[in-house]
Amino acid sequence: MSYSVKEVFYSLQGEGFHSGRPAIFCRMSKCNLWTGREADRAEAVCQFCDTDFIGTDGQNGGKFVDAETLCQHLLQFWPQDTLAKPFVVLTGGEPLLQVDNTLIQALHSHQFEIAVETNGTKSAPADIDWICMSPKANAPIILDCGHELKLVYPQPDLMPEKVANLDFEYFYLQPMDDKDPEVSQNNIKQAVDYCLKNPQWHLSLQTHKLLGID
Ligand SMILES: C[S@@+](CC[C@H](N)C(=O)[O-])C[C@H]1O[C@@H](n2cnc3c(N)ncnc32)[C@H](O)[C@@H]1O
Ligand SMILES: Nc1nc2[nH]cc(C(=O)O)c2c(=O)[nH]1
Ligand code: SF4
Ligand SMILES: [Mg+2]
Repeated sequence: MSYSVKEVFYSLQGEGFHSGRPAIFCRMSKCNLWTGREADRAEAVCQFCDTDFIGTDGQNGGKFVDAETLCQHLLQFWPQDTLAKPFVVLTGGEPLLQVDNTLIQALHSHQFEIAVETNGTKSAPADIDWICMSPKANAPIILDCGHELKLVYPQPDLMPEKVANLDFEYFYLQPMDDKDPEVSQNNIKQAVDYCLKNPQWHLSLQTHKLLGID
């Protein structure tokens, strides 16, 4: 099977549990909750997406004919002369539309530690090392267990209480970023207030945006 990848870059994980950790980001093309076209945003199930995931024309993107070819492409972005095993974050778009057992096994055969950022609407192949599930209002939750649940906040139709009992080790609220900075600031304030009142929930800031890195 081939894999369509929008972009690949090496950066620090900006969000959630692994925040600050160097990682290769592999952004898979396409999502099942939005076409990615601005003209369709208002009708999309997920309307707040901050990401361009259409096509394969981003930095280091492309269509990779098989899992081994994609692994070799990703490996180039990990520094040589390090004791740290390569860490890859499979994101998108929705990575679980494409990520399959073959890719997971190929990445593991090259000693990758594998994290996935998913909207939870699809089941995941076995043996992913770190599953971060970010549920979306009005979308089904199929993947109801994993390592980290990261809820973008506020989503009036998906309050934290609705997902607080799912089988995850860590629960994060991530303030919804908006094109209007005042709205973003207000979302941060609301997320902080919620965490202080409900300490099961920890705050996840999108630190890569604060740092001005990818
Ligand atoms: C672009 S998504 C790709 C992975 C997957 N489709 C998902 O939604 O989890 C990566 C992460 O960014 C979060 N995200 C997207 N738009 C956001 C926004 N405007 N503000 C804060 N987080 C956002 C998502 O909820 C998800 O945790
Ligand atoms: N630095 C950085 N960290 C991230 N964590 C999740 C991201 C994503 O878009 O999935 C992301 C991203 O785009 N950049
Ligand atoms: S599910 Fe993820 S990739 Fe898809 S539109 Fe929403 S935030 Fe963007
Ligand atoms: Mg992002």
